[in-house]
This record gives sequence, structure tokens and C-alpha cells, in this order.
Amino acid sequence: MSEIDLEDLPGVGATTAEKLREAGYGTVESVATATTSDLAEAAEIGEATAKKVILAARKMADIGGFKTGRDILDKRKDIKKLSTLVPEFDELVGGGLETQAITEVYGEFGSGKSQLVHQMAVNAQLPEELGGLAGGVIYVDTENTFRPERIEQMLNGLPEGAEIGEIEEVLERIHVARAHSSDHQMLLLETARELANDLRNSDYPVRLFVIDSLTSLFRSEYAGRGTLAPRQQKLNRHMHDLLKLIDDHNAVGLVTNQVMSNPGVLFGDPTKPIGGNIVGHTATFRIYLRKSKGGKRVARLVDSPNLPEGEAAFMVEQAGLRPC
Ligand SMILES: Nc1ncnc2c1ncn2[C@@H]1O[C@H](COP(=O)(O)OP(=O)(O)OP(=O)(O)O)[C@@H](O)[C@H]1O
Repeated sequence: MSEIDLEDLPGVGATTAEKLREAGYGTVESVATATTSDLAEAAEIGEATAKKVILAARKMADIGGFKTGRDILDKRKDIKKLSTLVPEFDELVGGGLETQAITEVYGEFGSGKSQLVHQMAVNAQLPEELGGLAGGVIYVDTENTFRPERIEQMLNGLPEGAEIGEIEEVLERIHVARAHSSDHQMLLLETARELANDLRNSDYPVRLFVIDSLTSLFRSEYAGRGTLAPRQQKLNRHMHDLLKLIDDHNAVGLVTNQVMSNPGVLFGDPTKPIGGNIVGHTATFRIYLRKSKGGKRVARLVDSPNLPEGEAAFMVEQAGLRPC
């Protein structure tokens, strides 16, 4: 989303900006891509003025230009890896969860998605030499599953020598917001952007953005026939907002997702994530989690651009994620 206010556009005062917003033109980008007649009608301005506003918006909008392959290589050199502290799991994902990429973890109810996310919220705070990112965490919680008590158990379970402070300090670095609707969830990424910008030069800049669960609110709100297309469009925008955030902050994006079927439901593939390709195309890494014998969990890497498919087993214990 744009960081420029509509009011910054020449010829747009508070009243016009309000009319634009009401008509759905909330960002400079949306104005930049509007047609003259649509905008003139929406803002109740003449077509000539509308044209000027659109041209100004195109100049100001962060449309993004071309970069050379070398620029991209330089940016990729900044990529860091966040360790799960389970060697086999790290190996599966090429050394840890990557910054500048979204990792999607999906699986059935109780498969351990939230456990993994809690563990990463602790690990992100570790210094880099211990597998962390020396960073803070932004955590969007849509199902009220964040538990500070679980963070404390995992903090106490960190390996010897991995000191990240007292529990109060550790919790201070995890910024949690509860989302109440899919619209609210999307808006929270706006707040997240402001917060992450404020923390950019702090001792613990945000290096991990979590959305747990990415899809549950979308799934419950868009349940009827004919709602799939709008749902997918919104999810797509949401994923792209997240992508921009993690790119701006060289952070890890970690989202959880459910599978199509629930216990007791006859239809739906228990191995297919919600949101399908829309989520899949934006997530760089997709990990399918499942429960296995003896309390074991198995993580399977699915669809990675540069890593072989494979599996890693781990345990969820009181002290956190552990190798088997
Ligand atoms: N303190 C703990 N000690 C050991 N195991 C725990 C502890 N807390 C949770 N677990 C394990 O984690 C499981 C729950 O996993 P989690 O909450 O991550 O599920 P999930 O995949 O996020 O499911 P959902 O889709 O319902 O959110 C429990 O069934 C239990 O096996």
C-alpha cells in the first residue's frame, strides 16, 4: 500500500480525498490506475482535473521500476536464515527460514503450526551466531492462540548459553495484535508497517512477521457460493502487502494455514491448503506438517523453487521444538 496520502496529490483537498476514499480509491496507486471518467464521477470533479490528478498519482505512486540482475543479487546477499533449532528441520529448508521470503506452514488441527510459530518468535530474538536474527516480532493472531506462557517455556528451553533476557523483555519484543475480521487483518498490516518503521533503528528491529492463521477469517467469512473469487483477490493482496513488508525489513514472513478438511468433515482433501495457488504462488516455501507415531511431527517441504522436496521429523515438548 502507498505511504503517500491522497491529500498530497495536487488539486485534492480533504473533501475530495474523502469522496475518493468512499468510492474505493484508498491509495495513490488506485488513483493512478483509475480511468478519467470513473475518477471524475467518484470525486465529483471535472474530467480535466481528474486527468491531472491521475497523472500526478502516476508520478508519485511507488510503481517500482526495473532492477538489474546484479541489484537483485546484491539484495539476495542480505538474506539471512532463522534457525528452528532442530538441525534436520533447518536442513530441510536450506539452513533455516529465509528472510525476504514467506514460509507457509499448513496442516491439520493440532499438527503443531502454532507451536512452530511460537518457537520462531523466540528464536528470532537470538543473536545471529546462534541461528537467530537479533530481531523483534510482529504477530497477527486471528484465532487467539498466542500464549505468553508458552513463550516462557520455550525461553527456558533454549540451549545453554543462548541468553536473550528475562521473559518480560522477550515478551516486550513480540508485538501481538488480534484480528477480528479479514478486513481488520488486512488493516493490521498497515499498522505493522508503521510499527516496523518505528522500530527500524531500535535494538530489536522487526525481523519476523507472523500471521497465525492466514486464512481462517477469510474462510469463515467467504463461505457461500460465488465468494471464492473475491476471497482469493483479497488474500492475494494481503500476501503481497506482507511480501512488501518482509522485503522492506529483510524479515522472515511466516504464515499458517489450515487444510481443506476438518475432523468429522467428509469432503475435502486433508493434504491441500486453503487458498490454493494464490497463497502458494506468493509463499516461497510451503511446509506441510503432520502428526506421526509416538508424538512425532513430520514437516514436508512442498514446492520449493531451489530445494529438493524432503521431510524432517521433530518433537514438540514442553521446552519447545526438539530433534527426534
Ligand atoms: N507445553 C506443551 N508441551 C508439549 N506439547 C505441547 C505443549 N503445548 C502444545 N503441545 C502440543 O502441540 C499440539 C498443538 O499444536 P498447535 O497448537 O501448534 O496446533 P495447530 O497446528 O496450530 O492447530 P490449529 O489448526 O488448531 O491451530 C498439542 O496437541 C500438543 O501435542
